[in-house]
Amino acid sequence: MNKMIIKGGHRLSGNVTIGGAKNSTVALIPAAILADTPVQFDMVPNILDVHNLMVILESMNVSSDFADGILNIDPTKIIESALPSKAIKSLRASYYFMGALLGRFGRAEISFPGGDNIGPRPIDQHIKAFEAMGCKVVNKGDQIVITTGEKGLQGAQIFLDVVSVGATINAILAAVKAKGHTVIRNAAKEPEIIDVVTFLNNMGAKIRGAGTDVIRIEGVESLRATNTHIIIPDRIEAGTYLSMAAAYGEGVKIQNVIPEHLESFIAKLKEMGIKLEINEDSIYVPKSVDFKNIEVKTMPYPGFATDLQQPITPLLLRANGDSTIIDTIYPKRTKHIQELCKMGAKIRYDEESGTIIVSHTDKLVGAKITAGEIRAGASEMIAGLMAEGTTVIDNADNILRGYDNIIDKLTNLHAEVELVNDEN
Ligand SMILES: CC(=O)N[C@H]1[C@@H](OP(=O)(O)OP(=O)(O)OC[C@H]2O[C@@H](n3ccc(=O)[nH]c3=O)[C@H](O)[C@@H]2O)O[C@H](CO)[C@@H](O)[C@@H]1O
Ligand SMILES: C=C(OP(=O)(O)O)C(=O)O
Repeated sequence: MNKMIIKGGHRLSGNVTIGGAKNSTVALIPAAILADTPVQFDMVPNILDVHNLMVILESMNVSSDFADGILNIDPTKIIESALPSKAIKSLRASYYFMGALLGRFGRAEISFPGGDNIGPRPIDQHIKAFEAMGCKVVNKGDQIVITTGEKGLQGAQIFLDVVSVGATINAILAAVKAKGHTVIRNAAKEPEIIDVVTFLNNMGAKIRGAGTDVIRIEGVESLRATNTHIIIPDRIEAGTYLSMAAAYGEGVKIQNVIPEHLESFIAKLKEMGIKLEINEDSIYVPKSVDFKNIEVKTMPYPGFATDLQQPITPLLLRANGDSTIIDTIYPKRTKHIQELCKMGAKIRYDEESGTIIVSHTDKLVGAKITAGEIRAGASEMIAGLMAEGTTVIDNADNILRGYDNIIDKLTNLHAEVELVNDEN
């Protein structure tokens, strides 16, 4: 485990380039095992989740190499094998191996996934989709065993009871080589889903409707990669830098952004009075002062992302009055609050209404705190940059799960920040 040590008080300036989207990448890597050829991804973020997924691939005799944002995966010698549960538990998206293994072998055996501790994260909708496609799903202790009958995976009509990114992608991964026609209704519409579908369609899959709430899939026999798939920019990483730059920047340009993926977030920054310069693929955040308080409610895409409610919180501390946040996706995603309060932040959580109330805070001071999960860590990192003195964030691996080359990027923006391995 790493600690992140931040000497606060250096205002940020300069340019930062956003990496490929974590939530695309962690689905694309499992999706790669559906291919009958080697595959190549570009703009792959240098994050812990990618390294852990490569460990899982290795256990199936799938070779991979990763350097300078290019990830090569060769699934042509894949074998069925027990998957390493430590790596599986290190991230949420290991659940995509369920759909991908079903598509490849017609069966999957995998332990329950890990990922961020942000309240209950059931996978009943994933299971419901597999069952609709003719699978039998059995829990054996911590293992989930999914099998298909003699007929193999069958195309099906799937209606998701809740809008779920994971269940939508998992159903697509299973359906892409199933026999016949699958329709997923009440599907999630996140840009990362479109990215995964673009990759699959370029290999010969027949998927229509990604980005809408009805996705139709005609199963195909084989998938073959003929080009490099370039991963879309990470809108959550971009939102984190936007918040950081508005809260404590003196002019920061955020490059490799698709502004349309951040519309709900940008709307809130504008409501606060921040004058953004939005270009085709970059956003400039000028030094900003005098912020209006706002109300935030997280929603499925294109609503305000739950993954950005914590990163926007340090910025809300600078607003002139009380701001409120209601996270309708993960109401218990509140691990950052007590840590930020240790730094002097005025934030409270009203259990009854599920509302986080963020009040104006004149000054933050460095403290020893812990990153309970990735976005809690991101908000604490921003607060550390704004604070007087030194902040030490324990469990910084949670930040490294999803923030590409974070130390280099912050240092480039003139922050004073380092990682120290706990064992040293
Ligand atoms: C790897 C990845 O892409 N992670 C993202 C993905 O997580 P993940 O795919 O796990 O999140 P979902 O979209 O599935 O969850 C949305 C909501 O549906 C509920 N639900 C989900 C599945 C299910 O079977 N049953 C059920 O009740 C969840 O508890 C949650 O309240 O979307 C979340 C919501 O945008 C983001 O915070 C995560 O960053
Ligand atoms: C919740 C998140 O990640 P995961 O689903 O991978 O745990 C996140 O990226 O904010």
